Amino acid sequence: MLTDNPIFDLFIITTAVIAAIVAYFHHSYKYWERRGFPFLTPKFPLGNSVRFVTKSPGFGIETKIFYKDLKRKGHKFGGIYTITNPVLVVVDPDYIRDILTKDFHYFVNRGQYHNEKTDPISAHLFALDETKWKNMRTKLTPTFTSGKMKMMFQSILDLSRNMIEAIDESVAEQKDIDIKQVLACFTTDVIGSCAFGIECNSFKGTEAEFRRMGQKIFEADSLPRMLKLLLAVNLPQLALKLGISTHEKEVSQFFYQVVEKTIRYREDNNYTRPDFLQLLINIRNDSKASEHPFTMDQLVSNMRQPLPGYENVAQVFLFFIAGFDTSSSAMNFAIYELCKNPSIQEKVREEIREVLQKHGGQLTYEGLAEMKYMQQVLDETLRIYPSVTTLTRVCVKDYKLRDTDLTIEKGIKVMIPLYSLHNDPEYFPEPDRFDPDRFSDENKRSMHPYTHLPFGDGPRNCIGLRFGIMQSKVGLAAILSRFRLKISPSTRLPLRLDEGVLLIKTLDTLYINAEKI
Ligand code: HEM
Repeated sequence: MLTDNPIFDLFIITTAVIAAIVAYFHHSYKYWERRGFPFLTPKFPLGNSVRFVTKSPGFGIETKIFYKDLKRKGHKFGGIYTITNPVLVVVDPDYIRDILTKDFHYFVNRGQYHNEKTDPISAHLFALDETKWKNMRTKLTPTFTSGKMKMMFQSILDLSRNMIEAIDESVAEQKDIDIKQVLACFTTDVIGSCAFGIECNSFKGTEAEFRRMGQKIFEADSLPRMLKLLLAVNLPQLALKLGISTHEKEVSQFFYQVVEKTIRYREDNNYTRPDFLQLLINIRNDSKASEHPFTMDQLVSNMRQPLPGYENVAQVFLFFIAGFDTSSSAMNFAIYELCKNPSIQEKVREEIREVLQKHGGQLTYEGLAEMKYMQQVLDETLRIYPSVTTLTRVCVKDYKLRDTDLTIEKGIKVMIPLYSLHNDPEYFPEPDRFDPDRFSDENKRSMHPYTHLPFGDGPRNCIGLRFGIMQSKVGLAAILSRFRLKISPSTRLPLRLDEGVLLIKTLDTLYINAEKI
């Protein structure tokens, strides 16, 4: 007690606390000014963040605003604040190149919250930092070579037949097709098979649990989960101390058990398959074998430990989350644009026909690579609708920005707003117009390569690029070679986008009418 009057004491303490908070915010909001960087003026208490008012923890809407404001003021980069955290937004493609590629060793980390102790499956390649990331990336890179992709091609092709059957049924019953749903079932089957060695049978609904868990990962449906995510993004150090886990126990247990069951099955039946899990098991066997004799029993018992067995679960879990939604979304948007542009749809179909004819009527791995116009369609789709809206990096040692006296300090987060770059009329005139010819060999030569980054770039780019393109091309070729597609009148047009999330998706359902060819 300070005086005899408790109300007066409470008033003094409250005033002092408020004054300290205001002083802290005031000091924090001077960071960019003190360091001589251009900046966007923050507002108490959210800084420049609008995430709280958009209900979701994504960057899409925010970075669009930052990009526009910085460009309007003629800046190549500029400081913003998420609450009180200083973040540098880089809008100039040359600086983006420096950060992602040339001077990558200053920007190795992504700054993604993970907690190996309380939430082991969060410690996956996307989130790992520095040496741990480098070691894991080196181990996993051979998993994604074109040789390995070729091994998985046949499984993807086989699974596309279930999708075609499902579309056939809808055509026979003259029903509208919720194409996003169909594509999500296809990519769930593919990634379930290629990552976990599991038959998900999504079209038959027998492994509906897999789809449910997939959806649950991205949901911020309850207040406690939203708060956890916001804390993890904005105050990661505090979140670590509090042992916050961003995945629900139900989800991590599900994936853990799936992996353990599959390994057990393979052990009991002496069975191997060309999938990511087997490749991880082989990597592990090889590295352990070089240290001391290794048995499958040891691997399974390791998997029961929080670490290092969870390392494998975390990686296949990541392949699942990174692989099924990104590719199904790319195909969904490609089909949307191909329906709006029937002559382009016809041109892709013609290319598919020619390539199939050349390969004896079969879709082959080699034939897929020959579908150059389809690649242009995917490039243009991912330009307008990049699955990931923003790239992030964290500066790991002080870095002087080229041609300036400015230094980015160690620990500062850098944002690269690729959704805005892709839709900037300076680089892509009439950005809303779907025009795959922007990506013809000739036009690509005059394009700044750092204005189109759907898979990121540099040593930390998307490791699953080849796989993502392969499954998208197989899916599109399977559908377009058999059906002519139109948007059903029951679709609300134009489709509204949910840009508030990290992965862009549609708010409206795209219903398709398919006509058998
Ligand atoms: C159309 C499909 C896909 C798109 C558009 C896409 C996009 C991206 C982007 C933009 C990044 C961040 C890159 C950066 O920061 O520079 C990324 C990272 C990553 N992606 Fe993909 N992705 C796709 C499919 C896949 C698939 C199929 C897998 C796995 C099977 C995958 C696994 C990963 C992983 C592991 C990372 C983190 C890499 C690292 O930090 O070293 N992605 N992806």
